[in-house]
Amino acid sequence: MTDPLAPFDAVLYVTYGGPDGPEAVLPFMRNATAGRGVPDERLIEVAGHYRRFGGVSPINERNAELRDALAAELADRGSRTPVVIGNRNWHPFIKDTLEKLAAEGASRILVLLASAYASYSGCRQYREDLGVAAAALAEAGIELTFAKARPYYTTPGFLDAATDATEAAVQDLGEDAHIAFVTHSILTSMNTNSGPPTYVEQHLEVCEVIAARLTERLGREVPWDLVYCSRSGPEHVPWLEPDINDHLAELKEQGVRSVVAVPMGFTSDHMEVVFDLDVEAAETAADLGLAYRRAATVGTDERFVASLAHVLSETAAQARGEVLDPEAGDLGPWPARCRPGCCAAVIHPHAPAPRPTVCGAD
Ligand SMILES: CC1=C(CCC(=O)O)c2cc3nc(cc4[nH]c(cc5[nH]c(cc1n2)c(C)c5CCC(=O)O)c(CCC(=O)O)c4C)C(CCC(=O)O)=C3C
Ligand SMILES: [Fe+2]
Repeated sequence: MTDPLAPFDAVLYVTYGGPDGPEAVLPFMRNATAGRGVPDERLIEVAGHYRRFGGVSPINERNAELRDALAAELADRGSRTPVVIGNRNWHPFIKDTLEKLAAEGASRILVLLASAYASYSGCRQYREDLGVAAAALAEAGIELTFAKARPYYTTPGFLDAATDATEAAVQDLGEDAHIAFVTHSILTSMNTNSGPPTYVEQHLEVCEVIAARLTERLGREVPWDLVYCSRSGPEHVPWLEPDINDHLAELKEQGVRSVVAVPMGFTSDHMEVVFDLDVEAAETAADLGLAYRRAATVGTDERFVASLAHVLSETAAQARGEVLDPEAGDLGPWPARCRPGCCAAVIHPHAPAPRPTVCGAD
């Protein structure tokens, strides 16, 4: 039987990265904010969030869990292709992982991005990170080729796992809870440049699917909104709003008594989830006298992991000149290869110069 991921030599899970100890917090924060116009006060504030957790981001452990679950799922499907991690902002860095893979004889890399959605931050910026690393390795005589799996927020495994997590939290609250779907805020200009569909439209597709399923399951209309967390830009630059904390205050004014926060913009419990939602928003809700629950992220839900294996197999089939259809229930279609200018960088005074990319048509 052919390996379902042939002709690729390895799957590279490309993620943001996070500090792995107290000494790593500041250097990590400098990597994360370098040349991006993030004010110093914000850098210091977020460094404090990491320190509160002993300087260790949960992202590292969550990523390792997903890597292992995905490798096991791929093995069940007859693949021997290894799954490895490469990060943008902390060890193991993308370039180091690629160097190691090349030393082991790998040259064809199948990329899986940590974000389920497409935007500059969640897609093109990772493609640039890969492009820069690939260019540096090419200078050293190491030639690699890349293809990436398409955005996977449309997959049945993601939607099913997120729906069940939302339902569980609503049932747990046991009242007529409002749902606040939450994702990472980005600059409004970054949103305009994303997709199409835009970053916001991609999220709304998911909100609508989950809300419609819950309405059916619970036998009542479930009120919901899409709101944002983790804004980091200076005050005068517009970012997506409302912030979850302002939204909670607004709901309270409207007489709402209970709210479920559903972090469907994140695939696992990153710092944004365990601090911004579990600490900060939870405190806001408590101060307002609102009952509050946070729904689980999809994490390593086996349906989600199975869908990831499927989108990877679709990309591999494409590389072999074959077609593997999306799973039934997929909201696609999204191309695996990004079109020219897709999710282009937002030009602002602090924007880094354009960088080379891989996995795209430009
Ligand atoms: C869309 C998006 C995702 C989802 C896609 C994906 O998964 O990649 C994401 C993920 C993450 N963002 C993370 C951390 C940070 N993001 C920052 C800053 C920023 N994020 C942005 C957007 C996004 N970010 C943007 C537009 C900025 C402004 C500066 C810039 O244009 O780059 C900063 C600087 C300080 C601050 O302002 O917060 C930090 C520390 C972590 C790690 C968490 C952990 O350790 O568990 C993760 C997974
Ligand atoms: Fe971020």
